Amino acid sequence: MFKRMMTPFTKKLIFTLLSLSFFLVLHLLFTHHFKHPTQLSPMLYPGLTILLMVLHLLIACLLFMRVYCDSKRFYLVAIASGFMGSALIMTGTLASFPAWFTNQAAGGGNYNDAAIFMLFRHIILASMCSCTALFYALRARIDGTIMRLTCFIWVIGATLLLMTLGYLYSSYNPMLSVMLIDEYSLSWQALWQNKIAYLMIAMWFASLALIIHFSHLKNLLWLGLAILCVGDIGTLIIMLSDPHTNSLAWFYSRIFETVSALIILLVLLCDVFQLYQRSYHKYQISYHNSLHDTLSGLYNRRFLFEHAQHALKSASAEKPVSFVLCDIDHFKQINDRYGHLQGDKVINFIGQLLLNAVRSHDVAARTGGEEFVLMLNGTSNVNAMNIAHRIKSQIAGQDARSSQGALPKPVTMSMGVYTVTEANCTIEECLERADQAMYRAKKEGRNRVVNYH
Ligand SMILES: Nc1nc2c(ncn2[C@@H]2O[C@H](COP(=O)(O)OP(=O)(O)OP(=O)(O)O)[C@@H](O)[C@H]2O)c(=O)[nH]1
Repeated sequence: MFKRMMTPFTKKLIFTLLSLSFFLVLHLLFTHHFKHPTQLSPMLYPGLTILLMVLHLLIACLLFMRVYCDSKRFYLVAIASGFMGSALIMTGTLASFPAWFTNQAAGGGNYNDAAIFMLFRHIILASMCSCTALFYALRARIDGTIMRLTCFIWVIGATLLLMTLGYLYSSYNPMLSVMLIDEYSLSWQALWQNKIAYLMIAMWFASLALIIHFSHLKNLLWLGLAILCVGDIGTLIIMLSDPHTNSLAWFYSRIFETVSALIILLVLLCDVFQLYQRSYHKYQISYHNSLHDTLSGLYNRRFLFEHAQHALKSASAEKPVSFVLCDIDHFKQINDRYGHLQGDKVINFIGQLLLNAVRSHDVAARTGGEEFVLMLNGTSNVNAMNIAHRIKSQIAGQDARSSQGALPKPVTMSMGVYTVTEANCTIEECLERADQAMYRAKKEGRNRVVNYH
């Protein structure tokens, strides 16, 4: 019932509501408990920066792995590159605050450099989000090796270029360095407050629009990317709300950004889990099919041979292994008179009857058209003959009514029995002898069991 209610739409709705409520709870907790940055631990900001860097690195690795495992998702290479660039450029943020690595975590640092690296991180991520949506829209065209290689080089090149620009605009290169934060008042400059922040918000809105337009948020991954855009728009709005870098907004926006990254990570982990679940299910089906005959549901010849090899190695007078080879009599007549489909139903019915007639550690296999083999472990020749007689009578006693139409008329079986009482007899020899006995049963008038002598 719960599973039936979880349609793709409900899943997406729950995910969106949970993510937005998470942001809301965070907002209420933060604004209720903290009024001034001095209340916060000096380790909070560096701690969050390192956590964010690790999260982005992890997300990038998971996305690259996803692309590597499933080439149909090549379009994710853009956002993978974006997260990789974001994680790498954060090393610059860490380097802007050398005091974080000593015993004076609260000590000052280069706030302007930190702001420039943050700006370029936003540019990289927002542009790569848009790129992902565009790659997705053009996925039918991006399918050759050359096309993919070109796109790959393009996204990696663009990310590296933006990272380099980030370093060039920071204090590492005094020629280009811009001032986003005033060194004395430690507050955002008008350039940021009036222009760049709004441009960045517009950039994130454009990414969000492209994602919604091209993907229709068809799965959790796209929804996660859309929430990332919303989270980053929220981060920038929080920053705009207070121009001072030593304000709560400076800390709060970083928490907001970290939560967005956590949501994306959660989506990717769900994706990996779903992928594992689906491949394991497919593996189980193909494993089952490789050992079973689809028509009768019994084991196939391959399984019988593999299984028999083990059993025959330890066969002895105390641990005999018996083989019963069963062949439906005049089966061709059934096919000719009632058609192949009806013939298939007969095979299926007989198969189920044989399966129910043996123990769980015995093997019932279909080895050819209307030919079946029972391998009875630890069963003496006398017992194997009794079992074969019982099965022969059971089959002969069925008619169209008792078989609910599976048998168009009563059918009979001819059976040959051979018992191995010494080790190292091959499965081919055993089946050959059981076949000889079955052949005699056919010759002697069918519907009978013959023992190999
Ligand atoms: N419906 C159906 N028929 C099959 C299948 N595999 C083999 N057959 C048919 O089984 C028939 C076997 O015929 P024969 O080998 O002449 O044997 P028979 O008619 O049973 O005669 P005896 O064995 O001598 O009693 C052939 O007509 C095959 O086409 C199958 O998977 N489904």
